Amino acid sequence: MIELTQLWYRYPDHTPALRGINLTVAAGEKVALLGVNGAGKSTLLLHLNGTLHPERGTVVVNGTPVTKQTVRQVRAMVGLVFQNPDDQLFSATVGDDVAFGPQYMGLPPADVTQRVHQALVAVGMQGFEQRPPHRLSLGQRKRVALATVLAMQPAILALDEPSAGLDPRARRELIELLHALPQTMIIATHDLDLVADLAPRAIVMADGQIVADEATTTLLADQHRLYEFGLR
Ligand SMILES: Nc1ncnc2c1ncn2[C@@H]1O[C@H](COP(=O)(O)OP(=O)(O)OP(=O)(O)O)[C@@H](O)[C@H]1O
Repeated sequence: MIELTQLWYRYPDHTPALRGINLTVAAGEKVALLGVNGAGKSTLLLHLNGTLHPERGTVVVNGTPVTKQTVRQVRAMVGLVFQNPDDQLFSATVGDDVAFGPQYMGLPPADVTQRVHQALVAVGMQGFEQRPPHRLSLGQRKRVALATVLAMQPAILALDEPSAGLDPRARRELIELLHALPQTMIIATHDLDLVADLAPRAIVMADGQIVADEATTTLLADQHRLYEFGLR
């Protein structure tokens, strides 16, 4: 479902962020992406939906190479949820924000309405259609941000720090919600409890490289390596 081959990326200011990433994720897998601040997790996620394009190497999602020409197609397959929901929500109402993706896909209005309803039900935010997103709590805004992506019915979800800033109950609800979703998931996070609950496979990045890729239970049982990777 996701295939990254020899992926290299430097930001325009020449900061190296990805250095030879090779990664394959099968359909239906839920994979955690771990690593200290600046390891390259967000940069990797931004390559999955064509927000960034590699300097060298290839990104293939669901059989489609991610290029400037395929971005529209790729965006319908890969739902990227940013760490900060305020980077994702920009409309006057929750309903308009969730409708944006299906409209961008060119769906007829009746289908858009149905997608909006289904996505808001999935995240437990039905009835909030007319509310301004900026007046919602952080946990609610995070749910709506996820709904904006679910409304496109993507095969892949790329989630950046989905539990950051949530209270314990909102966090628990989010984990249950993500558990129930069938999508292939890649989740960048510092939340090892979420990883233990949700992702059977853990990938650790450091300095733009993958330094571990193994069963989450194996990694979390190894205090020495957790410490070495800066994951306490
Ligand atoms: N827009 C940018 N311009 C220049 N350098 C950037 C930019 N965004 C990120 N970087 C740099 O790229 C490297 C990888 O950053 P990235 O945000 O991918 O790490 P991360 O693992 O997601 O970190 P965090 O856990 O803090 O979110 C870091 O050195 C970072 O400073």
